[in-house]
Amino acid sequence: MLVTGLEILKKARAEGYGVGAFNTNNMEFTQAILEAAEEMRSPVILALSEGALKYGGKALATLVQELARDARVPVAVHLDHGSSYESVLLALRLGFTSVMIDKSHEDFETNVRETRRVVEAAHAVGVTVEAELGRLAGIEEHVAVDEKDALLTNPEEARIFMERTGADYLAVAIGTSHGAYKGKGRPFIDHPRLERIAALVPAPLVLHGASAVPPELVERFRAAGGEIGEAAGIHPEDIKKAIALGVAKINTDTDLRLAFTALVREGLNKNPKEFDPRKYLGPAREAVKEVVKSRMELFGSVGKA
Ligand SMILES: O=C(CO)COP(=O)(O)O
Ligand SMILES: O=C[C@H](O)COP(=O)(O)O
Ligand SMILES: [Zn+2]
Ligand SMILES: [Zn+2]
Repeated sequence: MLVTGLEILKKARAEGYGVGAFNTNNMEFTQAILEAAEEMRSPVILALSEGALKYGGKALATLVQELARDARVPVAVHLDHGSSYESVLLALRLGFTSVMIDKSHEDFETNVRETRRVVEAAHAVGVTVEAELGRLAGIEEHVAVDEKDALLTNPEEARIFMERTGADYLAVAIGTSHGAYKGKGRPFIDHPRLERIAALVPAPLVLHGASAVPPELVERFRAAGGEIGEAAGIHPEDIKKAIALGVAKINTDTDLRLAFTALVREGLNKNPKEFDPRKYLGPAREAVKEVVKSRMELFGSVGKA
């Protein structure tokens, strides 16, 4: 069933578990994510970026919503990293139940003003809003405090930001970053900062760039002919700890992309004569589903639907 993002996330923060927001761009990913959620009895968030909407258009939005509505677990259809008021309005018109406005790269006052504007529009039609404060960047554990402060989310600012904007959940910067290269070894995550933010902000917190980039998946991708450098993701224990401290929404895209592409490569390598796409997209869809299930286990959302 289709519900708002807040409906899913409020319960998650209150009960101390995390809910996955998984990016989708097509039918296979959408089915994989929803099948995993149903099998695990887990709530889930389907995230569509502006890039996804550009790629899949109204066809993708319609498909995602139709499948979300039919699902036997609570599902929110979410705009990921909305860059403008106009982009959010488009998502509202397409029937999304959750939107993100990401003005984190603007100055604080602009971020407040633009986020507030989106909150007013979205709330008027019953849709809940994610905002972002701080810069998503990998950071070394030993960098100076003021350098950390310049990049990562400031707890007191976060409190004021949420009060002034009326946003429903907040994406924080605590050392995670997007993509397959999040730092060397085990990327540093600023849990003490997260703890201070959570003490001042009662709203559900959001972790972007949270993929694990599992070594075995990277190896599998490589073994199938894929090229990838020194990939590194967020350690599962660092995710667990973040959830215990107040993170309720965890975004995962890279892990799904890696799994899907590794399996497509394997499928094509195994049988060069094959040109029925279902033969290699089917197993890739299965692989995405398995990754989603293991994320749900890590987040603690299994059985919460
Ligand atoms: O934050 C994300 C989408 O908004 C995805 O992060 P990853 O690149 O770590 O999967
Ligand atoms: O945070 C970004 C997501 O991984 C979506 O990526 P995208 O903009 O390439 O669709
Ligand atoms: Zn951002
Ligand atoms: Zn993101």
